[in-house]
Amino acid sequence: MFGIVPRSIMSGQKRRRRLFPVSPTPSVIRGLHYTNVYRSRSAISGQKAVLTEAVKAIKPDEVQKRHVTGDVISPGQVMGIEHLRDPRLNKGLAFTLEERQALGIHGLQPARFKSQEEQLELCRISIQRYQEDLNKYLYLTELHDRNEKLFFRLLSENIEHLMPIVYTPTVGLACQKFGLIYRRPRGLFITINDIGHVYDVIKNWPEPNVKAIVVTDGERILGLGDLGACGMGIPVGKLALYTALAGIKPHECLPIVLDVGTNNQNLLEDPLYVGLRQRRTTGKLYDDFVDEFMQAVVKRYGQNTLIQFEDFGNHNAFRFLDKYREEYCTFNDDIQGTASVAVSGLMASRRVTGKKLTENTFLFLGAGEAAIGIADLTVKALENEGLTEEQARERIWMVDIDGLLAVDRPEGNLEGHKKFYAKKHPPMKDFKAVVEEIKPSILIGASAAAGAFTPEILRMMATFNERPIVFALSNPTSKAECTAEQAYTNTDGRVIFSSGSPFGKVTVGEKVFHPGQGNNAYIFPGVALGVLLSGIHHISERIFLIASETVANHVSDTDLQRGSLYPPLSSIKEVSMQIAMKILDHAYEERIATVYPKPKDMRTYVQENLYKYYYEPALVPTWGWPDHPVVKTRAYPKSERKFYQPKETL
Ligand SMILES: O=C([O-])CC(=O)C(=O)O
Ligand SMILES: [Mg+2]
Repeated sequence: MFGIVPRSIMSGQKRRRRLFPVSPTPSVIRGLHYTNVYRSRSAISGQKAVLTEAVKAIKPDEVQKRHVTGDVISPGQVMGIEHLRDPRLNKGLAFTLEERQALGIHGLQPARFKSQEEQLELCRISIQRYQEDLNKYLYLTELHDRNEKLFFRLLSENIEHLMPIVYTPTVGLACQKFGLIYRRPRGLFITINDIGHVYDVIKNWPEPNVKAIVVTDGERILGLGDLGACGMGIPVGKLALYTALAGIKPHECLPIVLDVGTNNQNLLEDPLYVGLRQRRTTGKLYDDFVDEFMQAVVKRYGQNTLIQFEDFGNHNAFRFLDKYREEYCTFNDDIQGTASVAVSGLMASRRVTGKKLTENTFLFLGAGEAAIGIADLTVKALENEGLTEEQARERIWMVDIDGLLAVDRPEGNLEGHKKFYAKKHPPMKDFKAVVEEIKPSILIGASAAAGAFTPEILRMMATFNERPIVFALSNPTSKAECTAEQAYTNTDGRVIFSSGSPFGKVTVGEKVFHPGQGNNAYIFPGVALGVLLSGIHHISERIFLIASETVANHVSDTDLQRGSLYPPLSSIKEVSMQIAMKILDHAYEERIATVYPKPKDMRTYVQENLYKYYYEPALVPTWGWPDHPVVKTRAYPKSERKFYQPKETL
């Protein structure tokens, strides 16, 4: 069926606009089977005849092979200006003269040739020119849309500087301003009106080889609450880290918003809001919709597709995790990823305090996804140190919006896992009073209650403990329970602190502290990589404990001395690799891997499968190209063709 696209259909599509901003290349290939996508491309490129020719000439095996291995396929079928407009193929001024000539883009760009390194330098200069983080975010989004390899290389080589832009905290602001800054689609918006047709909507996604999905319904975006469809920024940001931190190929990643409405009155009244303008659908219809979504994903992309749930409302997050964890390849990042990174911090803290985890009293502010997730995984870690489950739970106290989780509190509200932590203790409302009463050694905030760890509470922590441990995990920065500075200054610099969003260094007296970021970004990319490469079907708690241990083992004495319980962000790529390798070992040991034969050398196996963000030579057609005869200009002088090596880093 190669090349057989009826002319009548194609010409009828001339008025069609471009449908997708992302790489058309696979669409073209899929277009052989899905003619609508093919038609839309050919219509805009105005090269339909040429495309038909080209498609005839490409050997199907070669195309399929290159696509399946995840490399950009550019066997020349995307020619001329379209080649520059395709973010996967575009190399900007890095196209060589020969490539420019053969691809029919000669003359469409200025004469200079640039190496990717030179382009990176330009990106850095450009970013530095922006004062506001949101503008930096927009610049990076535009780069992502324009030149994928350059975007990912820039991001992964400048994690410390750029992660706070494409991810927490700036991504939170981007979500809040989503209606204003929305330019081009990235990801799928599936609405409750699509019920009954979810599979068809997913089929519209132009990539045939999706392996990982991050999905949100936008009900609890970071600590910012219900942002409805504006929550799309979160799956996009998380998946950018899949690639930048764990080398998962971008075309294998799919961000999805399930738009079931929003209960955020401001958004409902905001003329700029881009989602469904209705209140959230709940109950059976909502559940049926999510069920249909899960089934449609498997039908379209197979049962090994990893589905990461992100920023759902509390109640739904737990329900869906319980409901789907044995049926699908899924995890909830806010429950399990956050738990894993927090427990990793707790494991590392043992080297500072000299105490076992069992010697601590834990107090949580918040009893939502993150807090319960951390508590549950902490119980597992305490069991590993010899306690029974019951003894472990006894050491964990929790305070939610109604006060201390106490068996007899009048409000009740002890559903789900909360009941495991409810104590036989007189009900108490006031958080400070609880701190005074319990005298915790470890205080963990996952409440989105900004400033709840008051200076007074922090000072109390410093009186009960030589080295108090305080985690202010709520995101973004504006929701943190206390700032790093407040934590250090109110404890004479004795606190062991970490936060979900990044804080800069803090100076107290002579000492400078560099607090670590206890963010699930240390966990989910590596877990996803390990799961995808081993083909594990179900993701157990053990996987997250393995991730915790791996991150904790990566913390050096220097990190601890600098005040951080986490390895530097600059080493997070190596950490992700390590997590993936540990998961692979575990998967083969436990016989839960489904990728066989077992790779001989795990590191080589992982490395061979990583996304390559260096440019590769464009493949150019060898069969001739009637509309684009190679423009044979005079050879450029050598001096013009030389690449310059930049020195600066961001
Ligand atoms: O996105 C982040 O930075 C961490 C996270 O999952 C959340 O806060 O919901
Ligand atoms: Mg989240």
